[in-house]
Amino acid sequence: MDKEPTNTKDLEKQVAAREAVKYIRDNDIVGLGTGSTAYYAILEVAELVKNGLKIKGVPTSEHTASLATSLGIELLDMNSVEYIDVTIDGADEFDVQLNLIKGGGGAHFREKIVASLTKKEIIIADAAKKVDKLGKFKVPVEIVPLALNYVKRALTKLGGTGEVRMKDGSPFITDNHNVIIDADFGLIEDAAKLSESLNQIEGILAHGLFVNLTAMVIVGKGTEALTYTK
Ligand SMILES: O=C[C@H](O)[C@H](O)[C@H](O)COP(=O)(O)O
Repeated sequence: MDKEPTNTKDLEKQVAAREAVKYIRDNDIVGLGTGSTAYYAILEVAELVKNGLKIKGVPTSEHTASLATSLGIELLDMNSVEYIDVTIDGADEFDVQLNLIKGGGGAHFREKIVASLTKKEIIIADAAKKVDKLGKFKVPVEIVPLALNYVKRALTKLGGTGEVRMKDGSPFITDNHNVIIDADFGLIEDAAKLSESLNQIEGILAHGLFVNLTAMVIVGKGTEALTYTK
């Protein structure tokens, strides 16, 4: 990925990232998101650290951990913290309630744990991620492989259709050694209810619906940052 944005979308991601890092204070524990938008936040955090900011990061994926380490950000394991002050992460979709679909990169399990530990979860996005209703982006569902067919049938009962995510001709394997079904539920009328129903299915490690976990969404629109709160 380029350090400097080469198109409008990436510029908007950088604009949102620059606004989001303003919420980080000295000595904070900072959750570091995953994906092409969170990437810009990690670059900004690294720059601040280079200029003297003292923070420790908690990564949401192996990829983010290596990127952050390579940029000189000191990391903590999520098991070693009781809370995280601020997390900056991306999303695949968000609505006005600040509910999200995440997991386009398959990182949503660790992202959800980090979000749950976080006092201020800030989502950064480009303008195209805002939707009236969640669900055009399929809901990533991370599944322990031996429960795959059971979960597939349970998803069908809930009205969700979907296939195992593939990469280079083989099932995509997450950082937690699981597989993902990208489940299509159509436009989602009640994200909280669907989230609860998915939580009940044994064999699902985590799904990509994030309900009531977000404090703020910052969107880059051109060179401006728009902030959404509840
Ligand atoms: O699993 C990936 C994460 O949930 C990402 O934050 C999400 O997919 C958004 O990614 P991007 O910023 O690349 O659109």
